[in-house]
Amino acid sequence: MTGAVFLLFGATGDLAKRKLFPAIYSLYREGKLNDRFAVVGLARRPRTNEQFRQDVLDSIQEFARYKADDDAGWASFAEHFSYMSLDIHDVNGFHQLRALTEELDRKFDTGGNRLFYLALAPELFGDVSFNLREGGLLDTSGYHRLVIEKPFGYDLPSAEKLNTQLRQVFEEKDIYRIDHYLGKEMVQNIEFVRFANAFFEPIWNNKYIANVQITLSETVGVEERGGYYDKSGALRDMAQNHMLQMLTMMAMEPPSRLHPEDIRDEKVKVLRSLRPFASAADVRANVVRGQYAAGEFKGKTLPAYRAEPSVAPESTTETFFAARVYVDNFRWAGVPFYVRTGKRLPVKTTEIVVEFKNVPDNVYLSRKHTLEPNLLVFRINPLEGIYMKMNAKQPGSEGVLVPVALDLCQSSKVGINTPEAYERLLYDATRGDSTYFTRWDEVAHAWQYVDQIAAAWAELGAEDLVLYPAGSWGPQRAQELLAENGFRWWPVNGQHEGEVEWETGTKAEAKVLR
Ligand SMILES: NC(=O)C1=CN([C@@H]2O[C@H](COP(=O)(O)OP(=O)(O)OC[C@H]3O[C@@H](n4cnc5c(N)ncnc54)[C@H](OP(=O)(O)O)[C@@H]3O)[C@@H](O)[C@H]2O)C=CC1
Ligand SMILES: O=C1O[C@H](COP(=O)(O)O)[C@@H](O)[C@H](O)[C@H]1O
Repeated sequence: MTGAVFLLFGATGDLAKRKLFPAIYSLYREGKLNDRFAVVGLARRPRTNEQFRQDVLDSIQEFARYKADDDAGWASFAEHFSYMSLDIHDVNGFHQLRALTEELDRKFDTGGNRLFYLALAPELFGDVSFNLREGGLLDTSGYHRLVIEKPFGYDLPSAEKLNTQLRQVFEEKDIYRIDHYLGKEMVQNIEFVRFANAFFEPIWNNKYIANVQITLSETVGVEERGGYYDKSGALRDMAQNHMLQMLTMMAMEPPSRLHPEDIRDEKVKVLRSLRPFASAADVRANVVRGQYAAGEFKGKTLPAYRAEPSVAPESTTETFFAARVYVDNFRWAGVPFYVRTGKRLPVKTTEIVVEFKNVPDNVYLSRKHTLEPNLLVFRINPLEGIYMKMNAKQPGSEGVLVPVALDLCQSSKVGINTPEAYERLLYDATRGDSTYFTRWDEVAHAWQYVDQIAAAWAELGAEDLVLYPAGSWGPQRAQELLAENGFRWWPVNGQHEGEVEWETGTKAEAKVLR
């Protein structure tokens, strides 16, 4: 890695504490960050360097994969961290920041490279960018990269406005828009599994695939983020970004080169092929929105969304979103992609299920048996791995056909050393690899799609908003979306039952699960 000074705006905030400090430490421990780096923590509240280093240590001990258990090792890492109190509206402060950065540049030989990480409310992104330029922070010969957090706007017009502000200071190639799902191991693995296996690519189309199901379910409610979430809702918080990104990874054409721009070009083509909604009635027929009411889960009473802190008592914000989405291109014509996400659902999981079409039903086996469809499942979170469900003869029996599972559970192999999404993304940003960051046209097309739904909801009022008990799988209508096409949601989070599991390992053996 070439050296760099990381200027971390929002260094006293939640994201820095839970994700960014641990990620920097893991990269350091794994040798992906050499000694040519410095981190400047920036926020308004006063902290001395010592207090800041203690904050970093506390965060690492609580959240990082590696613990700081060696005093000498810790001291040499901590020496790279400084803190400066700065209000992003104070341009004079940026002049002081320039002086501090130049000093660190010399001390740690970082070659004038600067990575500006904005762990701040998005309303501040534009002002920070202008002040970085005014303060002379961009007047070096090294690279100047801007890493920004979601949400990137509230709708297409606000995203365009924000983008225009950023582009007055930074070139598109230097803007790294984070979608932390793109940093997840198994999301990155989608293209490897698809494009490196001869037996998948030929059948990855509407001739063989019946439907694709993407689930991002959470057990948590809105916690202390009610103020933000009530203005956002599941559509803007999860669907516009994480969900559509995963859909593009599943649906994109193989890029001609493994170059970031080629991959992102292919993803944009998918977003451009999403079938638009014809009317509010069309949205109503294909989209489900729900909000959690009070409920009980595992013996615990859970409050209604409207009773959560900072949420309006009459709020109509959706905490559940499901949709039937079509990608109108040659490969995917007629194949529904079902997506769902929600808070206060029964399990925390992210999974993508590909359901294949059955063999013709007039052949011997399917006439004699009820065939379960083949499934390919990408387990993204919390289990990581690939799961395949197929049909085979039950060992030893007399011609009994049973569904069997091939479970390649990566989390049990890699264990706690799976690099966190933020580690990968931060590492990529230092290397100048933007593959797993979202380019502006991806963001714009995603907003365009989502804005149609938001507009229809505004037109419909709250008439299609369904309350669901906290701890349930959301509105019944989300089941009907699939039933209308003769499908059902497959169980997620390793809850496939009644199958024979073929364990992987040196000796493959079959066992009946129940
Ligand atoms: N937390 C998370 O898990 C996730 C967060 N994000 C995004 O990351 C960003 C940060 O989130 P999060 O850390 O949770 O937010 P917090 O509210 O916890 O932190 C905000 C930070 O901004 C600083 N800040 C606020 N105003 C100013 C100002 N005028 N000048 C300088 N610093 C300022 C605060 O410090 P001080 O008050 O001392 O100035 C604080 O360090 C947001 O865009 C959020 O949407 C995205 C995904 C997940
Ligand atoms: O971006 C967000 O993601 C989290 C879920 O992330 P995960 O990695 O834990 O699956 C979600 O809770 C939050 O509302 C949203 O802003």
